[in-house]
Amino acid sequence: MTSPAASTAPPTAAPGVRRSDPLTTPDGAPWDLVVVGGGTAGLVAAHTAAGFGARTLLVERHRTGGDCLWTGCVPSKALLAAAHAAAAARRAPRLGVHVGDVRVDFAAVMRHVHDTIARIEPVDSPERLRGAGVAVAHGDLTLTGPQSAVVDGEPVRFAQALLATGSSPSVPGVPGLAEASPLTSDDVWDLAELPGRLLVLGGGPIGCELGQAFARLGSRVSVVEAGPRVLGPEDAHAAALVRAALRADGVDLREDVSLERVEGVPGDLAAHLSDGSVLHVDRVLVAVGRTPGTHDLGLRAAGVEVRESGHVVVDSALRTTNLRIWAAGDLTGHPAFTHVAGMHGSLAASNAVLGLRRKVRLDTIPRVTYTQPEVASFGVGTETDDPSHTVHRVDATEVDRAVAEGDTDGEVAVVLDGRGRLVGARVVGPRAGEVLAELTLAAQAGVSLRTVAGTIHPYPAWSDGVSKAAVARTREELARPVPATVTRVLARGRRRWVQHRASAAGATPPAP
Ligand SMILES: Cc1cc2nc3c(=O)[nH]c(=O)nc-3n(C[C@H](O)[C@H](O)[C@H](O)COP(=O)(O)OP(=O)(O)OC[C@H]3O[C@@H](n4cnc5c(N)ncnc54)[C@H](O)[C@@H]3O)c2cc1C
Ligand SMILES: NC(=O)c1ccc[n+]([C@@H]2O[C@H](COP(=O)([O-])OP(=O)(O)OC[C@H]3O[C@@H](n4cnc5c(N)ncnc54)[C@H](O)[C@@H]3O)[C@@H](O)[C@H]2O)c1
Repeated sequence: MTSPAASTAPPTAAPGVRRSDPLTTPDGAPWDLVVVGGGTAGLVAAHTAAGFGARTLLVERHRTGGDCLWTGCVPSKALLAAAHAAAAARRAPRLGVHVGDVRVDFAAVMRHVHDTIARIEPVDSPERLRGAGVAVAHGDLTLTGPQSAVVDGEPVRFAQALLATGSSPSVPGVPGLAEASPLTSDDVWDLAELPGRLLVLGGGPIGCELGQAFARLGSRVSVVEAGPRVLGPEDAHAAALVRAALRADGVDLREDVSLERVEGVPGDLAAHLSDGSVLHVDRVLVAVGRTPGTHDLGLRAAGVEVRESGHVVVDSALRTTNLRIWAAGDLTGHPAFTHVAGMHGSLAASNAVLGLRRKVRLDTIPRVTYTQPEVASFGVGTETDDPSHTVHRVDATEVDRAVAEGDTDGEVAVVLDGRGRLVGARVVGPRAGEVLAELTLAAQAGVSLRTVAGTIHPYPAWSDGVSKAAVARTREELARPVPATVTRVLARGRRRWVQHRASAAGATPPAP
């Protein structure tokens, strides 16, 4: 690691970290906080710490922005936008609109993907960090002791550190797979041509989103999922709706089947499956989960324990087993989402710098898979086996907006505990992520569904499903023996009073 002060030609780095700041503070004292990794968790942590006046150094080995910006959320949603546009154009005739043949220009689609990254990149840039008072260094950080590290061989001292080294795609050791040069979410964005035949290994969020995207853009896609159903953590109904949508897009979806071996080279691959069938494809895209970025960090030297899975052990305040070291984001084993990484970064940095013990709350973390239909959930699932839980569902055919747009494959489902508190929800359909947000807030803030029912919802918005579920639940509550008796008594008393007043005035009571 060469600092600009020691060299006339600062080292060039990958896009995202173009020059390095010195690794020492101006007075030679240890950094208040060294943040390792410049993905979402590290960026938010560094901004938070510097905002509180802490002397903060962020070290990034590749490029700031991390997985979300370069290889994750941003490119995948940009690709899906193009894919969903193609699908909308193909489906337009059902609304009486004819657009002729739909032609996909894959090079232009990929330009859109990379333009999207370029437009968002400045927000995550080293310049933005420096503007907020964070020193930024390019290099590989390895811990060497409880309060020391090296960056590419040069020493760094810190009072506290925050690990935010994320995760990378896991690739299973299937015979022949390595020779097939499989794509992963790290490099699929470099494709210059649309693969004619694509095998997607794994039917989780990446497999379903990218499988649908490539199918809609024109690839012949097969998705092979080893588990019993796609989108494992979601309920069977949500999985069934996504399964049907993928098949309608032409995806050859195989569940409960695994890949046993691969033969051949890219462009001519034979994928042998556990059910005896063979798929002939051009490329394989592996999407079977993530490996935490903890193996080469020097965690043992620093006294930071990891679990068997490789995730760092953290307590509820995100402190590791070294009390001076904190962790945030994918490497903790908490749900691997950008919104979790951001929340972690803010919470861990403020705990570290201000000496607080704010705790992570896991029960209201939302997750959204951006297929069509979109699937959004939080908390307890609708297949709960707790007998005290109740589930209320509103099918999308009851949501007028869904009917108007001819998009009724979906539903809103809410899960209540024995005391009537909202403990989970699942929305399937257009804008499911946005629709879920109201329910997540209600659960987080302890707001009852009766309050949601009493809140005016715009008509005919997609959120009508939430409103209807809340109203149905409130009506059910009012139909119970005690409230039903009270309301009947009130109504009877009111009728008598109105009649009495009317006869006392010698007038006919007004029509109700
Ligand atoms: C295809 C795909 C789509 C996704 N879509 C979504 C989505 O729609 N919504 C959502 O919420 N989430 C999504 N995710 C997940 C999301 O991208 C991650 O959860 C999030 O980016 C994790 O952030 P992080 O800061 O923990 O790690 P990362 O973003 O991985 O950042 C870690 C950083 O640490 C650096 N680093 C590692 N080791 C060292 C070291 N020793 N020294 C210095 N630097 C180091 C790395 O270079 C990297 O920049 C998606 C992921 C993928 C792969
Ligand atoms: N919209 C989003 O928020 C979004 C989108 C993409 C990814 N992500 C994040 O990235 C993480 C990683 O995504 P992912 O889809 O790679 O992982 P995942 O672990 O969520 O799903 C992987 C799937 O692959 C299957 N699988 C495992 N080994 C297999 C094998 N050998 N053959 C066939 N199938 C196999 C699993 O049963 C599982 O269904 C997600 O868990 C999520 O946190 C989020």
